[in-house]
Amino acid sequence: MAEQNCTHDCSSCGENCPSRKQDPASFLEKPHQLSSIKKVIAVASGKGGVGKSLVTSMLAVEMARRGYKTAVLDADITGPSIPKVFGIHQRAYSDEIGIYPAVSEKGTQVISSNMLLETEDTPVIWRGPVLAGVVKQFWTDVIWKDVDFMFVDLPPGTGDVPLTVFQSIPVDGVMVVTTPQDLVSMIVSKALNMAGAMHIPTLGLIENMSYVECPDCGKKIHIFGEGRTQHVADQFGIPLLAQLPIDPAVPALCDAGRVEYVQMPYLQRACDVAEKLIKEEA
Ligand SMILES: Nc1ncnc2c1ncn2[C@@H]1O[C@H](COP(=O)(O)OP(=O)(O)OP(=O)(O)O)[C@@H](O)[C@H]1O
Repeated sequence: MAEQNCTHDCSSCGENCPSRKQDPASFLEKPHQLSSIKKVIAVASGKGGVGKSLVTSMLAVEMARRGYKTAVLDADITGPSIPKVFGIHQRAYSDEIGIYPAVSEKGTQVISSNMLLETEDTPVIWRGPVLAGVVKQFWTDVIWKDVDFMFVDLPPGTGDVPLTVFQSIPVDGVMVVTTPQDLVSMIVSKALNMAGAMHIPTLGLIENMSYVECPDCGKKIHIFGEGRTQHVADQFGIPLLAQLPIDPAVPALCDAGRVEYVQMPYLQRACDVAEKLIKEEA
């Protein structure tokens, strides 16, 4: 937003401009003293099943392909899917110094509630404050080694856990995943309000399951309609960073724990935006 148009109401704006106000009563927690994390990007959605975990994982994968050291903090405590798609099945290791994340085949560091449980299919039946406490510990007690980009997979909606993440972790920006059939306007407005209330910029929208591509002629078929997410992005003044097709190869590779072999060139603009956060600082 141009400075002359600034309303000074950060809760309704996604810009990370110099006049964005800092909260004096910060609840930010310090990471483990042996951790080094340069940038944190949270990935949010309005409801489950829209592909938020896939997008979170793929952002880490793509940034790793660009040569960055990446990490995923799986804050979706009751529906953790990150370790599985990265082919991680071992439990987290800890000692008197801290908790150690698992490292994927290609080097992404991962922590998830699944890695704390007896078995992968043990359900998490913890109440809100416990869930929030676990997420905080993933930040304070885990030793994250030389991370350039940490991506946080938030649970859907605006409950205890996303709030805890935004309050206690210094999130540099939020990306919101939607699908064309979502109530995009309402979801985006809620996400913007929540992030804005915490003075965290919304970096943009990612529309998943936008279309299918005909394998014979390459024509894009917009099964759920077209143009709504772009319209909402324009309305809120935030960029539409990507439109991802429905790709049958994706669930097959994810189920086999091989998300690092998924090809998703459509995420390049989202990665550019993430990369800019580091470059701006250099
Ligand atoms: N673009 C896509 N093409 C094909 N399959 C997809 C695509 N995006 C996601 N999926 C599949 O849809 C399912 C749900 O995706 P995912 O777990 O990422 O959603 P989510 O929003 O994180 O859900 P939840 O909030 O319940 O964890 C997965 O099986 C995933 O592999």
